[in-house]
Amino acid sequence: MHIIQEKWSEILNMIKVEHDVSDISFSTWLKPLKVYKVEGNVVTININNQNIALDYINKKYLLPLKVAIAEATGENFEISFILPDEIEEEIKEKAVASPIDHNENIAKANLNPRYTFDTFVVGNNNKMAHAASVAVAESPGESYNPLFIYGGVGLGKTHLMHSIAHYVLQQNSNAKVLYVTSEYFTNELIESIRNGNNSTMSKFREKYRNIDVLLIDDIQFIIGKESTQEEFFHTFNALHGAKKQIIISSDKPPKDMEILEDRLRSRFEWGLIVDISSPDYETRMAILRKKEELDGYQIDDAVIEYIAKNIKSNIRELEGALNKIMAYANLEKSEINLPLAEKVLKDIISPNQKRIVTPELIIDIVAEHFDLSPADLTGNKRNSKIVFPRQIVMYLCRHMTEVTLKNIGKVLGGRDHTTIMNGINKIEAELETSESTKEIIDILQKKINPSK
Ligand SMILES: Nc1ncnc2c1ncn2[C@@H]1O[C@H](COP(=O)(O)OP(=O)(O)OP(=O)(O)O)[C@@H](O)[C@H]1O
Repeated sequence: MHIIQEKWSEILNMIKVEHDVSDISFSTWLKPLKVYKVEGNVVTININNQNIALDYINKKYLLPLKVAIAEATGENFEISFILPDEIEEEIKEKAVASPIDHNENIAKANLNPRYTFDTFVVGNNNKMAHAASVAVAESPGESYNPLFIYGGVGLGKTHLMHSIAHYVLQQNSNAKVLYVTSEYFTNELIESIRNGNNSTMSKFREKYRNIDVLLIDDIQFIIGKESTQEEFFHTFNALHGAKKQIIISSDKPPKDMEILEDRLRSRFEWGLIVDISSPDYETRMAILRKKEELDGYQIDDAVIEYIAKNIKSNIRELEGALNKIMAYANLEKSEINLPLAEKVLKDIISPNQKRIVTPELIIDIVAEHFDLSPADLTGNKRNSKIVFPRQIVMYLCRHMTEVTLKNIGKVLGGRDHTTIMNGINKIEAELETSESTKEIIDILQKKINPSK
C-alpha cells in the first residue's frame, strides 16, 4: 500500500482542521474521496460519487489536498480526479490489453487457439466460405445472418467458425461469443429439462439468448430431436431479432436436410449459404506446408507431395498422415523420407483409397458421437443411454465389416453371438419406423467411412 493510501484519513483530517471545514461539508466532499492509484508522482483520486461536482472539488480542494499530501509524505505530488464511470472504462480497456484475459475469453467461448484465419489456407475449395466468414467477422450481425457453412467431414468448417469467433474477440474483447456443437446444445438442454425446475431452464435460455455471436457446429445432429429443434428455433429468433450473429455448420445444405422442420429450414436460408468442398492438390500442398511451418518441422518435398497426392478427401486425414510420419520418425529416430512415408502410410493409403473399417474404429466413432467412452460400450452397464449406442455398434459392425457375429461379441467385451444378433435386429426394426435412427446411422456411416 502506498504511503498516501496509508495516511489518507490523516491527510483528510489535516485539511478539515487547517481549513476549518464544517462536518457537513467534510462528509459531503472530502470523506467520499479515495485514492484510486499512485503512479510516479501522480495521485489519482476516486471521487466515488458520479453526481458530485468535479469542478467544485477541483476549485476548492485541489490545493489543500496537494499541500496536505506534501506535508504527510514530504514530497510533491500532482493530483488528478477520476469518476466511477471512468474507472469502469479503464478496467474494460485493460481487459483488451491483457493477454491473460484474452485467453480466458477464448476458453470461455470454447475456441481452439489454433483455429484462426492466420492458420487457415484459402484455396478454390473454400474461397467463398472464407470470404463470407471474414465479412461476418468484421461486422457481426450486419452482413449475412445466419451464415450457413456446409461441407463434408474434416474439410475445415469448424476451423473457419473458430476463426470468425477469434476475430470478433480480438476486435472487441467484451463481445459475448460462444461456440458449441449442436450435440452439446442438446445435452445441455436435456440436462436443464431433466432438472425440472424453471430456474435451470431460464438459466439455459439466458445463456443462449444473451450472446452476440453464437456458433453452432454440426447442426445436422439436431434432426429428429424435437425439443431441441423447438428450443433452437426460439434461440434463433431471439438472437436474430436482436441482430446478433448466428453461424451454423452442417454436413449438407438446408434444402437437403430432409426431416428438418420447415420453419427452421427457411430460417437457415435467410442469410448466406456457402460450401466447402474437397481441396485440390495445390491446396492440399499448401495446407501441409502451413502445418509444417506451424509445428516447426522440416520435411522433404517428396514426402509432402506423396501425402498430398494420396490423401484427397479429408483434411483431418491429411494432417493425421503427416503427424503419423513425424511420430514414427521420432520414435525410430529415423530420417523423414519417402520410404518411411510409404511404410507408415500403407494402412491409410490402400490402392483404392478405402479406409479400413474395423470394429474398434466403429466403437471409437460411436462413443465419440454419443459422448461416451469406448469402455462404456464394451462394458456391462445397461442403461438406455448406453444400450442404444451399443446396439448401433453391433449393427454397424455387421454392415460395415466382414467380422463374424462371434468376433463382434468378443470385441464388445465378450458378448455371445445371440446378444449381438438381437441388437442388430433391434436396430433393423427401428430403421423401418424411426427417421431419427435412420439419420443417426447415416451420419455415423459417413463418419466411419467418409469416402463412401
Ligand atoms: N483450409 C484449411 N487450412 C488449414 N487447415 C485446415 C483447413 N481446412 C481444414 N483444416 C484442418 O483440418 C482439420 C479438420 O478441420 P475441421 O475440424 O475444421 O473440419 P470440419 O469440416 O469441421 O469437420 P467435421 O465435419 O468432422 O466437423 C483441422 O485440424 C483443421 O485445422
